[in-house]
Amino acid sequence: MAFNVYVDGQEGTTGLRLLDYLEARDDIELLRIDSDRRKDTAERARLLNAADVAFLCLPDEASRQAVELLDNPDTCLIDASTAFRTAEGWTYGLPELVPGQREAIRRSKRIANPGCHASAFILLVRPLIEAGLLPADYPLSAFSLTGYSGGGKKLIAEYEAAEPGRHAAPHPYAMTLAHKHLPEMRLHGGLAQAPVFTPVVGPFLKGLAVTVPLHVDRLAAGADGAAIHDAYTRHYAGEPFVNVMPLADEASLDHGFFEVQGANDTNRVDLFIYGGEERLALVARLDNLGKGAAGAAVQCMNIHLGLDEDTGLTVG
Ligand SMILES: NC(=O)C1=CN([C@@H]2O[C@H](COP(=O)(O)OP(=O)(O)OC[C@H]3O[C@@H](n4cnc5c(N)ncnc54)[C@H](OP(=O)(O)O)[C@@H]3O)[C@@H](O)[C@H]2O)C=CC1
Ligand SMILES: CC(=O)N[C@@H](CCC(=O)OP(=O)(O)O)C(=O)O
Repeated sequence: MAFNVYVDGQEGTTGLRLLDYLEARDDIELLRIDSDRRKDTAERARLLNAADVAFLCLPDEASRQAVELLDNPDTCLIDASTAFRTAEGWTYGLPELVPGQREAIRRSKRIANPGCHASAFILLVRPLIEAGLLPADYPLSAFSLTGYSGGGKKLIAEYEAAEPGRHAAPHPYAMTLAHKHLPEMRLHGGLAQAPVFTPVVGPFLKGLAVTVPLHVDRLAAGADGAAIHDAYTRHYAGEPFVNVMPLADEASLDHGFFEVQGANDTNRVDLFIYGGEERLALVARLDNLGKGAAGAAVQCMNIHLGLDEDTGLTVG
């Protein structure tokens, strides 16, 4: 029997990528809303309540509204927005977070998908906290280089309609240092305080890499690149979508350059450790629309429904 699946926000950037993943499957019955009724509250309510799994690929306010429209206790919501990522009663949709998270996703009817920058950051940091290599009060910073599809339809339209040269150079943004992913980075990263986080959007559609710089002499005693590599290898053993690259892997660089688009069109996250005895740079690379959004949502759906985790996803 096929599962009924509805995508609220099916014409947005994340919604369209989700449909790419779902359309090819025969274990899914897609419930589609007519395009001209996609903001019709009654029609959305009907479809939300008819679904076994409903994805919310909406702005925060519309996600909150969707939750209010639901009264079928059997419908599982998987929300892509920022609205519920640190909320009581919601399960963070990052199966690789800690042992037990996958089981929590399987049992939950309210799954909050991580933000794209936050996924990469947390996958770098949390295993080090768990392993006792990184003190929870380490004053972390992080920067991210991301494609412009991270800003949804509006930013894509802005980039694609811009005069030549207008967006040729990357733009640092969120310069108030209050990016909306900070609460989930702190909470699910296991940190005492949020990092100083500076994202940069570049002139390419998709692909993201978060870099976390570390001073080795400020880590826990005995912690270094090799110990961090070891902790990642153990933490992510058996994970289908997390790829721990060799320590200080020069082969990952092309003429010395890091390729931020290297995980595009996959649900993969690649983890790198660069540097040496004194300084390290931890880097996580993913497709902001793959593991950073729609891919992660499909992975959570598969776990929740008890299906093979990689069903309908490209493993790179
Ligand atoms: N893009 C990314 O890389 C990521 C995005 N996210 C999050 O996912 C969510 C969706 O983002 P994204 O796909 O980029 O955004 P888009 O702006 O591309 O798409 C949002 C969609 O929601 C629709 N919509 C807006 N209000 C309503 C409403 N009241 N009822 C029904 N539909 C509505 C829009 O309609 P219309 O077509 O009329 O504009 C649009 O199709 C956001 O919360 C975002 O923060 C999370 C991780 C990564
Ligand atoms: C380029 C750009 O604007 N990117 C978005 C990230 C989008 C994302 O991860 O998702 P959520 O919006 O769901 O948190 C930003 O930094 O706000």
